[in-house]
Amino acid sequence: MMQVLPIQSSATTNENQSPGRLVVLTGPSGVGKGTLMRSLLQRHPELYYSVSVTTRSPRPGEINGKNYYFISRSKFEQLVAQGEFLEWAEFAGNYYGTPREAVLNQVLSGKLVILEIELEGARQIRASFPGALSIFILPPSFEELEQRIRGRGQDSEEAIVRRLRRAQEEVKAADEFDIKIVNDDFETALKAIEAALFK
Ligand SMILES: Nc1nc2c(ncn2[C@@H]2O[C@H](COP(=O)(O)OP(=O)(O)O)[C@@H](O)[C@H]2O)c(=O)[nH]1
Ligand SMILES: Nc1ncnc2c1ncn2[C@@H]1O[C@H](COP(=O)(O)OP(=O)(O)O)[C@@H](O)[C@H]1O
Repeated sequence: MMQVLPIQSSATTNENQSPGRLVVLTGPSGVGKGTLMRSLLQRHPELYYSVSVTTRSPRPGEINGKNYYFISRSKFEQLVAQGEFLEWAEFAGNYYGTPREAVLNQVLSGKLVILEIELEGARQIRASFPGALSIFILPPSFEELEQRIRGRGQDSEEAIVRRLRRAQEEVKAADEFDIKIVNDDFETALKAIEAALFK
């Protein structure tokens, strides 16, 4: 069952609007999260996708403010100190964080909000928002995962090795999540996400 985000303090509850929902989607790098999210947003433009902040360098074709907000480490640390993130984590040598205010505003205005984030951040969200729906995307195999990361052709060898090592650890955490979906056949995985979101 989809649960309602438990933001119930009198300071934040807006009684005239239906409560929104928070969904956290995670899984190892290269499993297809970004591709699944893009298709999901094309098919359901009413969803709110939270654009994260990162210290990673933009990949070719990535646009600041669309894929991520790309900022420096010192600026990121300043935002952490100011409490600007709903969650944040370091992944493969870079910081990533979810802007707090934008997400809370969207949830409070009744939107279905999706965070596509790594494991540590997903755990933080689950702890802060026990009513959030959590989804873990699994690869059909590690061989296939490696092929996808390499096939994408966007990461250095060092970055690939780091991501694969990390993937071994992340996959062990899949059972912590409400729903597990194997992204083998793309359409099947997409439909499984839709079923979880819109049932
Ligand atoms: N905790 C957290 N993780 C994030 C955030 N944004 C992206 N990530 C995750 O950071 C990891 C690395 O992302 P990225 O560098 O774009 O590489 P890719 O997922 O391999 O394409 C992925 O697992 C993302 O889901 C965020 O705001 N917070
Ligand atoms: N079901 C699938 N079958 C085959 N390739 C896929 C599938 N889903 C995604 N891919 C490919 O795998 C690569 C990694 O996907 P991406 O969305 O960048 O992963 P992530 O965001 O999880 O790091 C991309 O080249 C993408 O086209």
